[in-house]
Amino acid sequence: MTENLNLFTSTQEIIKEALSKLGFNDEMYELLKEPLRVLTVRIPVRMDDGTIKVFTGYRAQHNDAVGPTKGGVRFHPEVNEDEVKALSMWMTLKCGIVGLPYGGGKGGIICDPRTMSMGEIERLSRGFVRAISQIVGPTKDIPAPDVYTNSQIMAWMMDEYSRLRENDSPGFITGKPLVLGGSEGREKATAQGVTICIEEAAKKKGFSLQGARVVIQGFGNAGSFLAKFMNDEGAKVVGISDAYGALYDPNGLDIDYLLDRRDSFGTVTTLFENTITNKELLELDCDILVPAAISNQITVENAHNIKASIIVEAANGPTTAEATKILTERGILLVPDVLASAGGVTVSYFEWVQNNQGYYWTEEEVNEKLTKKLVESFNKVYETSQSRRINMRLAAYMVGLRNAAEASKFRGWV
Ligand SMILES: NC(=O)C1=CN([C@@H]2O[C@H](COP(=O)(O)OP(=O)(O)OC[C@H]3O[C@@H](n4cnc5c(N)ncnc54)[C@H](O)[C@@H]3O)[C@@H](O)[C@H]2O)C=CC1
Ligand SMILES: O=C(O)CCC(=O)C(=O)O
Repeated sequence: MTENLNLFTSTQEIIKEALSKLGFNDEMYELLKEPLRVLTVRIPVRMDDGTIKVFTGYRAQHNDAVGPTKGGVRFHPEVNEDEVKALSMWMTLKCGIVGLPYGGGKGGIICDPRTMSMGEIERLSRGFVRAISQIVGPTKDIPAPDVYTNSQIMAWMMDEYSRLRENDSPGFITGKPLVLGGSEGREKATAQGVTICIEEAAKKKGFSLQGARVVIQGFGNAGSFLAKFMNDEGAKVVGISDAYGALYDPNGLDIDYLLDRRDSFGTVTTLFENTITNKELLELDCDILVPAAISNQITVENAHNIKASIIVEAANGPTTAEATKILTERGILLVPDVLASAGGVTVSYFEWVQNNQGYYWTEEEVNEKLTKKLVESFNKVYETSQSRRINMRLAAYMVGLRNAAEASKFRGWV
């Protein structure tokens, strides 16, 4: 049997199993097995050389029974419709696990911003907002950053939306710069949530983070802040990577230096001659492995060779279903993406709340609220996994689907 690398169909299988374990009928599965809405858009952009390039983008809205849909926008050459659909379904799960009043949404544009000028990226970002403007808004669907998008892109998108609607609309998008209504702590939030999950997982495994060896794949928003947090906690970050390669030092890498030298796309390894591959990185000897880059990185090909005793998924979809089984059988504690990476959307929710009330919290307040939500969520998923004797991914799906399913039922949709 060949392994299923399609993120959308493999997600459907777990949704089916989770709903059945929760006692919902097939009609509920029919409703939740794919997004309610997927818009495909073509965005013409004038490039700096005067030519017009037409980009393809998507916005998927999985389920809006609980509230408006919420989720990031990805700019990446490998974006495709199935991936965006799966990503929107995972957003429903994340919001359900943490208990946010949202359903899941996600967007993506097939492009490579690393090869584009700032002007081209700005025109593309504004064009995307114009193309999707009918289905998004502060009470409909609220975008945010994801791979290769950042606070500057959120600012352009917010400005475009505000101009279209002819009113200032900070609540249209989250992950904005602070001066435009961004929240303290949003930039670090995903890594902060991953750190909380690592702390909780280490407690369950009975080891201290002091001196623990950590390997992180990806050195962007999620991976780089995580490296810093791990360093600050006294752990030893022995491996990091980006799209071009990986760095390894069994004595611990100089994280402050790497943070100082990385570029805005999370690239740093190109400055070094002695690199290893991403494939080698994942199999390094370590205690904690954090995939924080792209999907389908841990598969049947390498699951048997992973040395870590804890894997915490900062990335969306880094481990296949087959690999999840192998890792669980090997006794590795795998904290799934829909739980581990929920810190980002949690602080995005705080940002939206602050925009709605027009009153802003301190970083300490944000961190305190985030920690409370993530610790509770981790333990809820862990206890479900223990009491039901199922892996943490299936347990997370059970916890995460309940709100969307119950809200759909109360609304009389199923
Ligand atoms: N930024 C956020 O708030 C959240 C991000 N995530 C997930 O975390 C992961 C990373 O996202 P960000 O750090 O925001 O993105 P980013 O754009 O800031 O950084 C991406 C990192 O991944 C690396 N990368 C890209 N392609 C790669 C490849 N083929 N092989 C190895 N590395 C590669 C890049 O070089 C860069 O270091 C993604 O899966 C994203 O969906 C999840 C929740 C929230
Ligand atoms: O901050 C948000 O609203 C969504 C972040 C996101 O796209 C994700 O968690 O994958």
